[in-house]
Amino acid sequence: MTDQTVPLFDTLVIIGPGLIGSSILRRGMDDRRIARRLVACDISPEVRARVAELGIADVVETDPATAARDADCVIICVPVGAIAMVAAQVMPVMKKGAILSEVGSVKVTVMEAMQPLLARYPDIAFVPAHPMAGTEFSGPDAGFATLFEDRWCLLTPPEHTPEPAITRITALWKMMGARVRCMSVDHHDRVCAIVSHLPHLLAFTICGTADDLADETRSEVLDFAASGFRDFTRIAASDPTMWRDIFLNNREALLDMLDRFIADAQEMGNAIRTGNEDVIVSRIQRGRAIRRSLIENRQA
Ligand SMILES: NC(=O)c1ccc[n+]([C@@H]2O[C@H](COP(=O)([O-])OP(=O)(O)OC[C@H]3O[C@@H](n4cnc5c(N)ncnc54)[C@H](O)[C@@H]3O)[C@@H](O)[C@H]2O)c1
Ligand SMILES: O=C(O)C(=O)C[C@]1(C(=O)O)C=C[C@@H](O)C=C1
Repeated sequence: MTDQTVPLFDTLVIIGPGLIGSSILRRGMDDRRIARRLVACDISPEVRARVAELGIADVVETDPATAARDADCVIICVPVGAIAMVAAQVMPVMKKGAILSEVGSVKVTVMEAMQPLLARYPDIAFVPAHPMAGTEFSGPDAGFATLFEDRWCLLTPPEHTPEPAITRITALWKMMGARVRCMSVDHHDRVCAIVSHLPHLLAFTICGTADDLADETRSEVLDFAASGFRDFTRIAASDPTMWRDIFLNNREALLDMLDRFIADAQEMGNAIRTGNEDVIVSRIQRGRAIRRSLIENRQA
């Protein structure tokens, strides 16, 4: 997309304008080269009212089918477990040649649930995307226009998706400041299991473990928590519905990473027990090196 006298999309519809959806809308409002008309639709009346109040969409709709009818692109931004259900509401009314996308954190099960719909509506191009950006906050107030700046957005289009649709979704994410990479759904889910889903599992667990300790210790945890524990509590504050859906939908890859982690943690435990300084120091050095490379890649 180089002709920027014409917006990338005429009508772009966001279903589920929470953290991610409202960030897309805000960016679209700031940069009208993205879409001439921005439409928001949400199942929650409170969210719809708030989106209208914030003025981050040109139109707010209650019914997904009404919202999607004139769309050139619909992006589903709801929890993973509801994505295919929303797709089933919008696909029957979408225009021939329109693009359907979603931003779910898990791809294999979503693609499986989408198969019957993709077979029934072959004229709609499906381009799943996953912005590797977020915060622990949810809802339309949590979004911001620069959320995707310098972050990766992973695309997992099915094999027969028309190339121009992939090019347009790539252009969309680039206009929102992201870097884009295409990969298979299986690879996506394994990568996200280690870089995102396991860290959240550990964060929820360590907070629970601390909370299970005696009352006195627990209050000390809260009173004296230095940044180590505090950093875990930030991601442990994330939305329960979103993370329940992620864990249950990426079950296999996540459990595999958890097994590896447990084995590695046990090795570290053994090194501490036996005073094996080399193992301890080399683990710490690897951690430091990974942090350095994240900083160099502007991802930290
Ligand atoms: N939060 C993150 O850090 C992050 C990052 C990347 C991707 N994601 C993925 O993006 C999606 C949205 O996450 P979020 O953090 O923006 O969530 P959110 O809770 O902030 O927003 C989700 C919105 O979807 C609405 N919704 C739920 N079910 C619906 C339905 N059936 N029809 C219409 N609207 C419905 C909710 O009312 C809410 O407004 C999830 O699939 C999540 O896995 C999240
Ligand atoms: O930064 C955070 O708080 C996030 O949890 C964002 C985060 C992540 O784990 O990196 C969470 C889930 C997404 O699918 C992508 C990004």
